[in-house]
Amino acid sequence: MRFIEGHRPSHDLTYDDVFLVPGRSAVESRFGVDLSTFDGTGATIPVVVANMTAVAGRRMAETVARRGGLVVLPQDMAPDAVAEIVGWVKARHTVWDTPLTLEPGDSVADALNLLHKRAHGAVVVVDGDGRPVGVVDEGALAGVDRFTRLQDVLDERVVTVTLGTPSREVFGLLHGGSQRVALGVDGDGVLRGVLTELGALRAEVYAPAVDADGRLRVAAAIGVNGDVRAKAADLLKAGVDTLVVDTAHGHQEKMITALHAVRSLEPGVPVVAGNVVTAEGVRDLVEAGADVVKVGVGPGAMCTTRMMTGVGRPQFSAVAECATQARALGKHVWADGGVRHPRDVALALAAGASAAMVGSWFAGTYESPGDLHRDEAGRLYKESFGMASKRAVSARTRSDNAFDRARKGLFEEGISASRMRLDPARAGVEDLLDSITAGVRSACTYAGATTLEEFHGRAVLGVQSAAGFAEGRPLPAGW
Ligand SMILES: NC(=O)C1=CN([C@@H]2O[C@H](COP(=O)(O)OP(=O)(O)OC[C@H]3O[C@@H](n4cnc5c(N)ncnc54)[C@H](OP(=O)(O)O)[C@@H]3O)[C@@H](O)[C@H]2O)C=CC1
Ligand SMILES: Nc1nc2c(ncn2[C@@H]2O[C@H](COP(=O)(O)O)[C@@H](O)[C@H]2O)c(=O)[nH]1
Ligand SMILES: [K+]
Repeated sequence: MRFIEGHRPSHDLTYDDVFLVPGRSAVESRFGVDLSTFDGTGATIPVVVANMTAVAGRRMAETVARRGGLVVLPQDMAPDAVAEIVGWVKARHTVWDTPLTLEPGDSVADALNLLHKRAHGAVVVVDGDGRPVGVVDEGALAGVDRFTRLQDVLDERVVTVTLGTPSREVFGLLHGGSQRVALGVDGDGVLRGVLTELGALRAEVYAPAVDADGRLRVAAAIGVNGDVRAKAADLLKAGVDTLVVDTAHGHQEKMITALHAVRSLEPGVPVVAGNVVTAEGVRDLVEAGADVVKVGVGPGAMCTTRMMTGVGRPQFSAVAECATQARALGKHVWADGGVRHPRDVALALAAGASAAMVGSWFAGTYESPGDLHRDEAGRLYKESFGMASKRAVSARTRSDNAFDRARKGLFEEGISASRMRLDPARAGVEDLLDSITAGVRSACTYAGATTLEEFHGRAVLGVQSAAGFAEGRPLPAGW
């Protein structure tokens, strides 16, 4: 990465401060770009979902891994819950989405409660043996009494195929037809998965992030308090594919001790640690055993650290400096926090990160763990909250005595309740992944790069004013 002539910045920059300059390119198609990461995590797209309770759960983990990204389960989950989720994710099909199922005697209300759990938008009605008898979607349920049984409203004209059917063929079966999903069944006719037309297309465009046994990958986080070695051992036993050691101030002795404890287990999976924003921080964490260093103090959407403390660093410069140091040591960085547009991911990669970590943006999707709400105007939203907010700290310290809890509660560095709206045009996390990967693929071709390493090598940046940034925004309503 380099800056264009005359643009060497005299102060630290954030994503909005910079732009990418197009360069001569021999890349003929955006599909000629390989988005695989190079940091040992096995992700085939450079997107990691942040270890936030409002963002990362089992449905998020399954859905994002199927598209090649990695989800980090939060440190506040009980170890047995993590183990259960890891096992569950690894038992998911790598092409077919997990169906929502009910039985013919269940009610329309039951189906309405389930529908928004997954973006595919269909509930499959199955018999007692798990064989499909019909499908209901939102359209079929609209205006129907909530106590009506599903057997009276289901659509029996299902598209049923065997699980081995090529995705392209499934796409063809659904295209132009009236059915929302194809049902994938095993040799006994038992329902194993569903695929929409868009899902079938995505299955051809993305490659799932899979472990050596071909199962979906999933990561999990631990903090720096308590018996770090035992906690890490539990996660490794549960089968996590990447271990993240996470605390607000990653450049502290406690983190270094924690990393030594994790290393002593010879984990055999990449170890990620953070957060830091300086080259010295990277050096110390790499020396203590980190393979990937998480970069970002204060850019997060739920984060009040900079307002509370004045501490932090504009994220683009933090990532650029830390990535340069990590690369010199043969290691990597994840750019954590502050991603609001696909361009931010492209800029983090140009700065040298191997992946960008996204939290709050993904809280506003069907796949995040929170309940779906409607605001006064009828728009769908979910609640998000920071991991250093009163809400998260009070949950984390549940088992402490009242005095210690109250004492911890004084240090609030995050928002407890924020509304993340579901964009009606992009309400599923895969819709957001589509737009991020489209943006990054395109950015690579503007730079003449076919891999993320080439992109970092060839990227040319400039510094812009606030007016420069504003000029780049679309104006949907004219001026
Ligand atoms: N990237 C970012 O900008 C930030 C991220 N977060 C996220 O919030 C979550 C909770 O993290 P965290 O608050 O570290 O909680 P943890 O439960 O991990 O505890 C952090 C430990 O470090 C000690 N500590 C020392 N200095 C600090 C400091 N300046 N800030 C916080 N702890 C400090 C704390 O002791 P004691 O409580 O006695 O002081 C505590 O023992 C993590 O997921 C983290 O990533 C939080 C803030 C900033
Ligand atoms: N200072 C705080 N930082 C937080 C908190 N909760 C999460 N985070 C950090 O934000 C990123 C995600 O950023 P986003 O812009 O995509 O939401 C996450 O990975 C943490 O590093 C918090 O309460 N305080
Ligand atoms: K912030």
